[in-house]
Amino acid sequence: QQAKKRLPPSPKKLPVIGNLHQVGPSPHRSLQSLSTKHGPLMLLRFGRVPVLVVSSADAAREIMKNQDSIFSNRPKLAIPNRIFYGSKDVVFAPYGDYWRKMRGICVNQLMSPKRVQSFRSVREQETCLMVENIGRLSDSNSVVNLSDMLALLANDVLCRVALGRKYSNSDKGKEFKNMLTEEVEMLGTFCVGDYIPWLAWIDRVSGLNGKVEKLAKWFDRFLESVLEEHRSIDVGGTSKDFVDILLEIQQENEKDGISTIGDDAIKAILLNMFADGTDTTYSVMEWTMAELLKHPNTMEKLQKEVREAAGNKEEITEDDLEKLHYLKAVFKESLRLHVPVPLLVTRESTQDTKVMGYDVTAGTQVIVNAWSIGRDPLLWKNPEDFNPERFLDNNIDFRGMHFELIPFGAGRRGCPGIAYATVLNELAIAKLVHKFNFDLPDQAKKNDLDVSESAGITAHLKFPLLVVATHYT
Ligand code: HEM
Repeated sequence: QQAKKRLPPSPKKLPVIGNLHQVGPSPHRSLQSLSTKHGPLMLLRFGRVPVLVVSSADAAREIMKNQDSIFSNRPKLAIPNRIFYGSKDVVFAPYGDYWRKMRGICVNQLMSPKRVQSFRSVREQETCLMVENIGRLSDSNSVVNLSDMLALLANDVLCRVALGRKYSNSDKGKEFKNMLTEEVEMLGTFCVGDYIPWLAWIDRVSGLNGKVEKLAKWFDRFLESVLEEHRSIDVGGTSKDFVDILLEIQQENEKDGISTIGDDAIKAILLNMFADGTDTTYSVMEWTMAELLKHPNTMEKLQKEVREAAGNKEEITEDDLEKLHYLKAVFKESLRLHVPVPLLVTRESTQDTKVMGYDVTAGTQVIVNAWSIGRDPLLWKNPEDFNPERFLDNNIDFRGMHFELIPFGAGRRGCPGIAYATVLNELAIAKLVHKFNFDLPDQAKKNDLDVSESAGITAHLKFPLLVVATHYT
C-alpha cells in the first residue's frame, strides 16, 4: 500500500535531522535554490515532520484556493503556543470553531473597512508628526535614520489603534519596543523539540525555553495593566480602540450566556496584532524608501505624481490616495521583491490528499515560498529588477486572487490586515515624497546603498536606512 504512494520529489535526507541541515540563515533563499533542483512541490523532512515546500503560483493556488479547507490548519509549535496563551489567538489557533469565532471578530470588528476608516485621524496625525521630526533634522542638516522613523510610526499608530495611546515616550514604551523585537525574533526561532521530540531538552539547556517564559510573562503583565486601565476608565465618546471593542464583546457574550472570550483570548489577539502588524508594515515602508533611493528616476516619477495630486494643498490626504496609480504600482513592486514574511505562516494538512498528482499525507506542514514566487522568471520579466511599471498595464493585485503575488497569503487564513497595512503604507510614503527630496549621506553615496537583507522571520534591511532630507518647497 505504502509503496504505491507517489510522493513529491525530495532532496536526500540525513538520519534524525532529515533536511534540516539544508535550511540556512535565510530559509527562503535556501528553499528557493533547493526547489530549482527538485521542483515547485517538494517534500522535505524536518526531524520527524514531513514538510511540503510550495514554490510556484500554480502550486500555491492548489493549496490556498482549490484545497484551502484541507490546508487551513496551523501546526502546534511550542513558542507561539506559549506566547499566545495556548494558541488562543487568531494566527496560530487550530482550524475549527474557535478560530472561526476569533477570525470573525478580527474581520468584522477590528479590521472592517469602517473600523480602518475610523482610525484615519490617528494615521494623519502620526504621519504629520513623522514629517515634522524629519523636517527638524533636515533644518539642522542632520542625517535621518529613516528606518527608526518608520518603525516608530508603525508602532505608535498600532498602539493608539489597539491600546488607545502611545507608549513610545516612556520607559515602559522603550521596554515594550524591545520586547516586541524579541517576540518577532522568538517567533522565527526554530525549536528543536517541535521536530525531534527526544531532543527537546536542547531547548531547555540552550536557554530558549527560559527566554520564552520571561517574554510571555512580561507581555502578560503589560497587557493585564492595559485591560485594567480600560476597565477602570471610561473613554467616553472618542473612537474606540481594540481593547474597548474586545471588552465590549466579552461583556455582551457574558450577558447572552455565550461561551465568552476570556481575558487570555483578548491578550492573545492583541499580541497577534503587534507581532504581525507592526514589523511587517514597517518592513514594506523601509524597503520602498530604500528602492526609491536606489532608483532616482522612479523616485522622481513618484514625486511628480504625488506633488501634482497635492496641488496647492499643504498636505496630501487619504482622499488623494485613490488616484495615485504610480504609488500603488511602487507599493506592489516593493511587496513583490521584498515579501515581508517570505515564507508566510506555516499551514498544516488535516487529511490525506493529492496535490498536482502527488500524495500528501494528513499532518504535513506546508511552507509557501511567496518570496520565491515573487521572483519566478517564468512569471515575471527580469524578476530581480525593481520596476513598478510592470504593474501599470494589468490588474495584478496582492489580495489573494493572483497567486503570483501573495505577500499577505490567501484563502481562509489569508491576512485580515491588508486594508489597514495598505492605507498606512501609502499615506506614509506619499507624505514623505511630497514633503522632501532625499539623498544618501556622502559616505553611503561612495559605497552605494547596501540593500542586503537581514536574517530572521521578517526580511528587513540589514543596515538602517540613513538619509539626508531637504524640504521641497
Ligand atoms: C504589510 C503588512 C502585513 C503583511 C505582509 C502580513 C502578512 C500576513 C501573512 C503572510 C499571513 C498568513 C497568511 C496565510 O496563512 O495565508 C497573515 C495573517 C494574519 N495577519 Fe497579517 N500581514 C500584515 C499586516 C497585518 C496587520 C496590520 C494586521 C493586524 C493589525 C495583521 C493581522 C493578521 C492576522 C490576525 C493573521 C492571521 C489570520 C488567520 O490565521 O486566520 N496583519 N498576515
